Amino acid sequence: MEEFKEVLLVVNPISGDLNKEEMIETVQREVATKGGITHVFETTGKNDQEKINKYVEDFTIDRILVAGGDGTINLVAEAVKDSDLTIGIIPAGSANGLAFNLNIPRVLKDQIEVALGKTSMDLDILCLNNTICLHMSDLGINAELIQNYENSDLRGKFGYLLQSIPTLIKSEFPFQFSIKTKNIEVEKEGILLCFANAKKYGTGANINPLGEPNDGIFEILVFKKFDIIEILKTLRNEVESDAEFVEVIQTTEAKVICKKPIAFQIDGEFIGKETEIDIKILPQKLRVAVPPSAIPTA
Ligand SMILES: Nc1ncnc2c1ncn2[C@@H]1O[C@H](COP(=O)(O)OP(=O)(O)OP(=O)(O)O)[C@@H](O)[C@H]1O
Repeated sequence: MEEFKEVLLVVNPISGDLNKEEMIETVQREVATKGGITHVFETTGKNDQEKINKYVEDFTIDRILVAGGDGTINLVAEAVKDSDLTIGIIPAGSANGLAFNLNIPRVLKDQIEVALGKTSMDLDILCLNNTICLHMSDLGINAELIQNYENSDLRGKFGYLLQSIPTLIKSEFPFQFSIKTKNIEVEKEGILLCFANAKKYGTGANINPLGEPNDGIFEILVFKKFDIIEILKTLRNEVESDAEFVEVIQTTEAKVICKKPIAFQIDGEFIGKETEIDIKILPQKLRVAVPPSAIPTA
């Protein structure tokens, strides 16, 4: 492990409905054993990015650890993406999709070791209508589900499950998408249009076997039919999905136009209903500490 002078620990106090006191104390202890001090910043949900930038300006921060869900990691990524700081992830959200894709360990001590460790990966960042995305964004039925979940009182996995039935009943699928990249211009119909910088959703569904978070390209996945057998195959990680069910377009930029406004989410946060999405990739833009097992073999 490296030596550190000053570490900033960004904590989302409400994420994942978890008490974070013990985690904070453990991080402080581990950083202290490496001769460093930990500044703890608890997010408030308002102007957090400016406050994180102020810490980086005012102190000589060697590394930023993030304890929260995907939303909190995105917030920190937005704040530091133009610096050469490395981010370390302590998964503490109800959805930890990025951590899952990067093989971040499950035990806190191992997570801290990775987060303060020497191995890192320069992740691509997807930019969708100028909002950053680190792993998965989509238009359609999944974003409708997230919207219904955010409007309900019940958190956690059970909350998602409970919302799936009303979402299916109320959904206006199939949707129409017009997709334009440097090479193609196509019209598609489907239940879900996914923009993927990684392989898996936070639920574990391995929907995009081609996805590498540092290859400078992203995938557009068109899920064409609502087919329960194919969905079960995807959930069981049987990756060779039928081309009738999902179609994959690899690119570095794209524009999507929808006839009607469609629910849109980025990394698990509902953004709104959109008719136009401009997507580009910022290659290898964000340095994140990862375990060696996360580095793709060439
Ligand atoms: N102190 C706070 N009080 C209320 N909301 C906060 C606070 N700090 C951050 N937030 C909000 O938390 C959200 C990010 O949550 P994050 O994705 O990290 O965790 P999560 O547990 O996965 O969230 P969710 O339960 O919504 O899936 C952002 O919308 C942010 O504005």
